[in-house]
Amino acid sequence: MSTKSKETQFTRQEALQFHQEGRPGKLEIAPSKPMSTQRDLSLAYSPGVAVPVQAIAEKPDLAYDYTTKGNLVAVISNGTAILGLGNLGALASKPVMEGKSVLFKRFADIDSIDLEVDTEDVDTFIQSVRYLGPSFGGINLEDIRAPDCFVIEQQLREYMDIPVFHDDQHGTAIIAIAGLINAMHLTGRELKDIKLVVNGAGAAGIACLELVKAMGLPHNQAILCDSRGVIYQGREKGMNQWKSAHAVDTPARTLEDALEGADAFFGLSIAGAVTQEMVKSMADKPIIFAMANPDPEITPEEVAEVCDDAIMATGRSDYPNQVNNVLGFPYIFRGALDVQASTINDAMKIAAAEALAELARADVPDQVAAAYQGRRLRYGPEYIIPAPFDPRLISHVSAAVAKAAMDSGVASRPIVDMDGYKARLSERMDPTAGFFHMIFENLRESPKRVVFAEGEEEQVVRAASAFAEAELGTPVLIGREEGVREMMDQAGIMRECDEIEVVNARVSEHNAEYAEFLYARLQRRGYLKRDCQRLVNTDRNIFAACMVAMGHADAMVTGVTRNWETAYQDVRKVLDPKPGHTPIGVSLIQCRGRMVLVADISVHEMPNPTELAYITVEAARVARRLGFKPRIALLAHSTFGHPTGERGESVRDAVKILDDWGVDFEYDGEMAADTALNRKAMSAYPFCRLSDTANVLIMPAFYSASISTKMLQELGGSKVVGPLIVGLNRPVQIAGLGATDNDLVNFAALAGYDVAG
Ligand SMILES: NC(=O)C1=CN([C@@H]2O[C@H](COP(=O)(O)OP(=O)(O)OC[C@H]3O[C@@H](n4cnc5c(N)ncnc54)[C@H](OP(=O)(O)O)[C@@H]3O)[C@@H](O)[C@H]2O)C=CC1
Ligand SMILES: CC(=O)C(=O)O
Ligand SMILES: [Mg+2]
Repeated sequence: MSTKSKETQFTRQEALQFHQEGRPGKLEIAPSKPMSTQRDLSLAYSPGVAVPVQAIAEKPDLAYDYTTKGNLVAVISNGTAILGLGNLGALASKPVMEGKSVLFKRFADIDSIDLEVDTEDVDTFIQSVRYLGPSFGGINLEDIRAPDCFVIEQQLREYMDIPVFHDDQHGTAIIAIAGLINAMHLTGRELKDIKLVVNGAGAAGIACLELVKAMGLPHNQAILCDSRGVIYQGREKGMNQWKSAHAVDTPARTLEDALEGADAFFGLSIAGAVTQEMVKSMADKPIIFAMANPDPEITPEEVAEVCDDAIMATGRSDYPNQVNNVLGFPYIFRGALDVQASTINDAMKIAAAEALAELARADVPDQVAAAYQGRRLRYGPEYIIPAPFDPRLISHVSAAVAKAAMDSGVASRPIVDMDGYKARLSERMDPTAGFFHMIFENLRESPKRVVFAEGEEEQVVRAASAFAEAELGTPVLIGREEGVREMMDQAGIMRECDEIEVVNARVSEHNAEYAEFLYARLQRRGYLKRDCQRLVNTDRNIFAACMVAMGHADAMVTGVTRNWETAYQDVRKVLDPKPGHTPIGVSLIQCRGRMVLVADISVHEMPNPTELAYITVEAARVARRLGFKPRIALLAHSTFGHPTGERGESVRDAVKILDDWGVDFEYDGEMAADTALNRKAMSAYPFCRLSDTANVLIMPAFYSASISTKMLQELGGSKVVGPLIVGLNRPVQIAGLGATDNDLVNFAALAGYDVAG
C-alpha cells in the first residue's frame, strides 16, 4: 500500500508505532463521575443506581438525562469494505472504527464506541444490531459493502427509534455535494446542466448520485460505472436493484467512454482507476473528486501534469480540498443528538451540505488560516470545502442540522435559543485542536535546520527520521557517523544521508571556531581555553548550542540523556537571554478540552514582584505566539487579599507593577487556582478584570508550578507539554529524560517554530 503524496507525513513503521505506543489502540473510557468514596459507590452503583433505573422504566425518555445515551454513538462495521481496501474482515476494521470514534470525540465532543460484528450475513448483522438501541443515541454504520449496506441501513432504520446513518453513503454524499456546489459555482456551471460520471456503484457512489439527483441533476446526465464499466440500460451482469435505478441509455461502455466531455467526476472506487488520458478527454475546467481511500483514483500531481484548470479534490488530508466524511458525521450527529432527532433525513443532509459549502465561501478567520499556513485558504479552486481543523464547523454545521431536524418535524427536544446553542457548540470545541497542527504546517511552509544534540540515542534517531519524513526541516544529529548509522540500522530506519545530517563534533570544520567563541564567553567565569576546547569536543549540548549560536542551525533539541537543569545550564553557557526578554519555562497543560499555559516552571525559583511581572509579560508573548488571546491569572494561595500571607502580597505587588507598565493584555490577581479556572468561582469577584476563565497561570514560585503540573499529569490525566524554554536569544528546547521519539518531534517542532517568537 502506498501512502506517498507530496506531503507524506509518516512511514509504515510510524503508523504501526502510533497505534501501539502506550495503551494500544486509540480509545479509552473514563468515568465522568467521582468513584472514590463509599458514598460515590452507593450513588453510582447499588443502591443509588436503582433510582434512575425506576425513573427510566417509568419514563424511557429520561435515559437521555440520567445515562450516556444522549451523547453516545456506536460505530458499527463488519469490515466488508474497509476504506478502499476491500473485505478484510471485522477485526481488521477495528483501527478504522476506533478512528471514527475518536473523531466523533475530537471534533464534536460525542462519546463513541466501536463495535465490530463478525458476520457477513446481512440478517445476522441486522439482528445483532437492532437490539442495541437502548444503549446509544445514534448508530453510525461504517465500511459495510454494497449492496448489503443498503438493506442493513434500511431495515435498521425501521427497527430502531434512534438515528441510523451509514456514513460511507450519506456522510460522503453530503461532503461531495458541498464540494460540488462550490466547484460548480467557481466554474460557472449549474447542476441542471452538468454531465457527471460516478465511478464506483457501491455505498458511497450510489448515495452520492442519489443526493445529487435529489438536488436537481437530471437522471440521464449522470453515468454510473462499476468494476465492469458503465451501468447502461439493459446491462445484465453484476447488477442489483440499486445500480439498475441509475442505469441510463448510453452508447458508453467503459469509464473512458463515459468521461469524454464530462464536466464532473466522482471517484468512489479504487486507487488508480482514472488515467491522464481520461482527464484530457473531459470538458474544460473539469471537476475531479478522486475520493477513494487511502489512495485516490488519480493523484492531483497526475491531473496537474495534463490539465491546469481542473478543480481537484481527494479524500486525503495531505492535499488541498479534502472531501472526506470526517467533515460530516461528527457534526451531523451532534446536531441530531442535541435535538434528540428520531432520524437523519434528507432535509438534514441537504442542510449540512449547504452549511459546509457556505462556510467555505466565508472569510477564513486568522485562527483557521494559522492552522493551515502555506495553503491557500481563500475560496477558490484549492479551497472549495472547509478544512477539517476549522473550529467553526461545529457551530455552523451542527446548528444547521439541528434546525433542519426541527423544521422537518423529527426533533423531540427542539432548541429554543439557536444563538445560545451555537455559542455552546463552539465552547465544546477542544481549544487544543489544531495546536500542533498549526505549528507543523508553519514549519512545512518554512522548514528549519534543527540540531538534535544526542544524536546516537535510539529515540533521537527515530525522531530525526520522523522530523525529516514530515518535511518539517532538516534534522542534524550530533554524533559519530558510524554510531548514528548503527543506531539507524538498529531502529530499522532506511533514510538517505542527505535527509539527515550527521555532525561529529570532534572533527567538525567549525570545532576551533566554536572553542574560540566559547572561550570568549567563559574566560572570566573560570574556564581555560583547553576547558572550552574539551567542552566543544565532548559535550554535545555545548556543540549543538554553538551551532545555533553561530547560525549553523536554526534551533536545537536535547534533554533525553541529562536532567533538565543540567541541560539548561549547558545551553546557558552558550546562549544568552534575548534582548528585552526574560528566560522562563512554560508548560502547556491540556485537560478535558482545555488548554492552559503555566509559567514560570523552571527558571525563577522564588520570583520577586518585578520578576513575576516580567514572567507575566513573557508568558503573554508565548500565549500570543501559540494563537491564544492571553487571559492571565497571577496565582497565589489567596484570592484578592484573603487569607493574608507574604507570597500573596508579592503577587499583588506584581499586579501593581503590571498596572504601572500599562501592558496590553488581560491579567489580574492575586487569585487562587479555582477562582482563575472556574467561571462560577470567579463570578464571586465581579470586579475581577479577566473577561473569562484564565488561559495562562503565573505561579508564585516554581515549586508550585512544578508540583501542580506534575500532579495534574499523574492524577488528573492531563497532557503536559513542557517545560518549554522561552526568552533565549536562539530557540532551544529540552525534551526531558524519558521523552519518546514523538515527544522529541514535538519539541523539535516547537523549537523550530520558536515559541517565543
Ligand atoms: N472520501 C470519503 O469520504 C470516502 C471515500 N470512500 C471510498 O470510496 C470507495 C468505495 O467505498 P464504498 O462505496 O464504501 O465501497 P463498496 O464496496 O460499497 O463499493 C465499491 C464499488 O467500487 C467499485 N469498483 C471496484 N473496483 C472498481 C474499478 N476498477 N472501477 C470502477 N469501480 C470499481 C465496485 O464495483 P462492483 O460493484 O462491480 O464490485 C463497487 O461498486 C473506497 O475507496 C472508499 O475508501 C468511501 C466513503 C467515504
Ligand atoms: C472515509 C471513509 O469512510 C472511507 O474511506 O471509507
Ligand atoms: Mg468508511
